[in-house]
Amino acid sequence: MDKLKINGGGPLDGEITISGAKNAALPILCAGLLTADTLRLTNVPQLRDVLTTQKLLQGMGVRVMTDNVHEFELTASQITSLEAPYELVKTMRASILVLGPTLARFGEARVSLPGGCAIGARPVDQHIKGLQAMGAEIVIEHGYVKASGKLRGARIVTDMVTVTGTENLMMAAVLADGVTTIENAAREPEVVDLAECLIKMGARITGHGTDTIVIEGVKALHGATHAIVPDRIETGTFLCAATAAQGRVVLRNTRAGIMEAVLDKLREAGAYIEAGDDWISLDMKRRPKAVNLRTLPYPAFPTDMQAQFMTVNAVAEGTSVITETIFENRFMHAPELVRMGADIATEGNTAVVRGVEKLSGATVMATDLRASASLVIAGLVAEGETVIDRIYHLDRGYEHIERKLSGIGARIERIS
Ligand SMILES: CC(=O)N[C@H]1[C@@H](OP(=O)(O)OP(=O)(O)OC[C@H]2O[C@@H](n3ccc(=O)[nH]c3=O)[C@H](O)[C@@H]2O)O[C@H](CO)[C@@H](O)[C@@H]1O
Ligand SMILES: C=C(OP(=O)(O)O)C(=O)O
Repeated sequence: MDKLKINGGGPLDGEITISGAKNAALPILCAGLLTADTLRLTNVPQLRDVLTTQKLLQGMGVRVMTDNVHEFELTASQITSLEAPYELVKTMRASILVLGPTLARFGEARVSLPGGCAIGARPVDQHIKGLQAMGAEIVIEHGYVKASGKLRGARIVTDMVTVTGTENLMMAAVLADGVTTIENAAREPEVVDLAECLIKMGARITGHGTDTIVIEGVKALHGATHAIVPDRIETGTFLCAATAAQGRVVLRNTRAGIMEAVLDKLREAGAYIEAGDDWISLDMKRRPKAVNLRTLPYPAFPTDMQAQFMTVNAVAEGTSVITETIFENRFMHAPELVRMGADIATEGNTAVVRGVEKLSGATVMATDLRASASLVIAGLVAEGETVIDRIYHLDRGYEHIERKLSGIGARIERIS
């Protein structure tokens, strides 16, 4: 099993090109199921989750062409299976995203229930409730959601803001008979990117980016070409690395306008940030100042940046309070950071982080995707050697992280 070995304490300075967003690429690849024509995607990140989605779609009969690793052509003209099997869903929860489009186009779908994961229980009851409101018959049997029926437009109010829930229901609604309104919809940039791709495919959608999305069903969608939006979480992760390490970084192919809450917190920590249309630069000349934060749905501070910011706070001047309101078990990185010398006390959904002057390298274990990223940042600033085990989590969501970080001076390598 691969591990990452990091020799910390060195300076970080240089440029990194940001990849397309995992959380936009996964639903948009699934949108390929909505048409028999070819959907051409560019800026697709090279990630394990993208590979899993490719396998999932190919298992259903979708033809997937990838001449260039970042460009995909999907053609769902000869579907052979309407099922997402447990073996794939258990490695990637986002597999649930085939439910809405498959049901909408073929009137039937059978998708394994994802179950819980390291960060929380993560039920999909809102996806199911919304599809039922649109007239789907849903049976849960043998660990699978079996859905059938011709969908019709409905008014759906979700109990909480759910990103993949909104995406699944939006993809179901584009081919439903009549108008669907999703209220309390997620406003995340990845939901907007999916809506923009669907519109290029002929869907009639308005209100994406607000909490009320209105979808007027059409008879069929057609092919289109779409570039995946840049990954704001990958961007934020490298910005946190440069902040914690008191370094400098210029990030290319990214977008500052979709991550204001994170940029504000970095400025509050003392970073000097500039941005243009497709780049962000960060210069950190001092030890970071501790900043309080609370995770909430977009446009507030994202849960997917909480772990990385905990590492910044761990080496900051002062004490901070971090409150996680989205997932009930998303502090698994805290005890690993403590093993590296951090002073963090957690109780329920709150972590109190007392900044220390130095972390020290250690062997630590990655428990989930962003926890792994927080340990990488800790390894970069720690004295001595850090070895991070179980980095398959990292490969789900970061494209060649060790190469990108080496490019700005980090002493980091993948070892077996
Ligand atoms: C592939 C993808 O895009 N993943 C992102 C997506 O996950 P995902 O879409 O799974 O997360 P949700 O937005 O659905 O979850 C938000 C909260 O709602 C709860 N919930 C959700 C659906 C439901 O039917 N019932 C229910 O109770 C969840 O357990 C969680 O507590 O949004 C999360 C929140 O921004 C991010 O951390 C993930 O990176
Ligand atoms: C929680 C995350 O992803 P997923 O929903 O794919 O588990 C994440 O990207 O941080």
